[in-house]
Amino acid sequence: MSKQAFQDYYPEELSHCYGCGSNNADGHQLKSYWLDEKQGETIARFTPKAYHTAIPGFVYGGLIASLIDCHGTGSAAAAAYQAQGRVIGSAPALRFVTGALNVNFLAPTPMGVELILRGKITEVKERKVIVEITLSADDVVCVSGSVIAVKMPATMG
Ligand SMILES: CCCCCCCCCCCCCCCC(=O)SCCNC(=O)CCNC(=O)[C@H](O)C(C)(C)COP(=O)(O)OP(=O)(O)OC[C@H]1O[C@@H](n2cnc3c(N)ncnc32)[C@H](O)[C@@H]1OP(=O)(O)O
Repeated sequence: MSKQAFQDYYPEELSHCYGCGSNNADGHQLKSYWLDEKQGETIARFTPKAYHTAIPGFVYGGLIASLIDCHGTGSAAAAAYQAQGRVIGSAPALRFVTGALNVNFLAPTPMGVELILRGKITEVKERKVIVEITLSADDVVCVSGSVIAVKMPATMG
């Protein structure tokens, strides 16, 4: 696994995202990495806080959706660099936002354990990357989802 997270390469002016921005002190600051770059597999870990509760003992689904969202967009940026044979983070930056986010809650997600997000890059085009994601707790897949990440429009930055 690489040591530096995809989000560590985001430029300062794009590091305010609530889900993954290192400049957002109130956000989740999610960090995503290659698990297996050749296979297009990525990983992120997150341990919810008590205030991320839905029903006592179980994680709030909105939090889970945002983790899938940011693991997806981060993985998409890394995959786009990989597809172009470029060093991650090199200029001009390849910036992706969420076009579509799909989340399927398969089983209740327990509080008190580290959640593991695994991403699989399934499509890379010039303006679009698709990432399929699972979220596991205690080796049980509780959530599956997908992100369609699309190149950030000029109107956003
Ligand atoms: C590693 C180093 C990185 C360096 C630097 C990185 C910086 C990285 C900053 C990230 C920061 C965090 C990011 C957090 C994730 C948010 O939370 S982002 C905030 C939420 N998202 C938004 O606000 C986006 C709002 N929507 C839009 O701006 C536009 O609708 C979109 C999504 C950009 C699409 O624009 P568009 O012009 O319609 O796109 P277009 O080029 O026509 O479509 C391209 C492809 O995408 C598909 N597509 C477009 N929209 C959709 C959709 N809604 N559903 C399905 N498919 C779609 C099209 O069908 C097309 O597919 P193909 O025909 O090529 O197969």
